[in-house]
Amino acid sequence: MTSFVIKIPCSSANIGPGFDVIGLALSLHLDLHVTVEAKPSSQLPFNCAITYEDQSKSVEQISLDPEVNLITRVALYVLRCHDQRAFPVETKVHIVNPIPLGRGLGSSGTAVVAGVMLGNEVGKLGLSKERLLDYCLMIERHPDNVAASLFGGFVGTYLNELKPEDVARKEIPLSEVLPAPAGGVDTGIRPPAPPMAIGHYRKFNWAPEIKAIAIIPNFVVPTANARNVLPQTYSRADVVFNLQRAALLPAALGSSPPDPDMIFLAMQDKVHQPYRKTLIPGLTEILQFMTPATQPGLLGICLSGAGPTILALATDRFTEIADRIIAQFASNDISCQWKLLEPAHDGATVTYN
Ligand SMILES: Nc1ncnc2c1ncn2[C@@H]1O[C@H](COP(=O)(O)OP(=O)(O)OP(=O)(O)O)[C@@H](O)[C@H]1O
Ligand SMILES: N[C@@H](CCO)C(=O)O
Repeated sequence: MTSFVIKIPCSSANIGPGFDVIGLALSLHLDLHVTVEAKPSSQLPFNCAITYEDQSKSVEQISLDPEVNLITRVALYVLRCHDQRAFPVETKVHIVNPIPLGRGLGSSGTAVVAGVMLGNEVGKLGLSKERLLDYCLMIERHPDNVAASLFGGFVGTYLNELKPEDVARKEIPLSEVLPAPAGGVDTGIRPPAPPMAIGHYRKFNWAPEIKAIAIIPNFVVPTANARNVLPQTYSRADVVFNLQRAALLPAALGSSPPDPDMIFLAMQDKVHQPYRKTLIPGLTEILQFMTPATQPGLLGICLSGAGPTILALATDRFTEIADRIIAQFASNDISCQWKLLEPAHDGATVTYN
């Protein structure tokens, strides 16, 4: 028997102006406890049994069918790109998930990273993390969450300009990458492998004094909905506004001691947050009602990923800051939980028992 644990941090994308570019891995981890037994004890679909421990108090039921569950479906995609049609006999995957689903803490990106790591490990494929990022990007096509969860820390990401034939492969519909479940039947179709080097990342410094407060409202905003409210085109003024701040952000968050006014300014955004206010009651007020001048300890506030979670960066007075944001949500009859998190510098790890 082989057994190992895959650990993947959640992430907060954008950090204000870095829409689809900047990501921060955070200290809330999805764990997969995996065992592979050489002898089958029973006939399992695709040789895989899933158990799921929900520590996130999410209402959504996560499927335990390996053809449907996002993590094992992604693992099967990676395996099938390498002519392995199923998991090795007999794979047991126990998922422990404290990451709230659909709240802006990168739960889907974390699950996709978990899937590629799982496929790589059980298939003994020996793929590098750089290559695993290509597989992630065939599924979650913005790199900010998946690169943060895979590599850890505070990252800037970008997609390469691909050759025309590779662009066509990268833009293959998701339904061909992750085909609809076929009711336990192996269709034998080999899925499209990703082009090489679709995306890249660069780690930035993070000042050790800076902690992340995640204020998590009790409702879901699916990322797809939050992307559908964004415009197709932007004014030059709004693009320049974001470029100016995104260029400052890594230096501002990497400098010790942190400069609160510089960080607050560098976390402003005109590309996604203003449009997402239609999905998150009170968002405009929450992003503006306190500043480092009116709240000691505060450095900056932004929407975490596609929301509805709010990310406040701070050096101290964490409870006070969280309580003030929670009170703002409460004025719109929205209740929240909150967590004090730190950057997760290690990214996704595998530990053999
Ligand atoms: N551990 C998991 N196992 C299986 N499916 C998951 C898991 N985590 C997330 N998902 C799927 O991903 C969906 C949430 O993805 P979505 O992109 O909408 O939000 P998010 O990733 O939490 O937020 P954001 O992308 O804004 O940070 C869930 O509804 C669920 O279907
Ligand atoms: N950059 C993505 C992150 C989603 O988690 C967005 O804001 O839509």
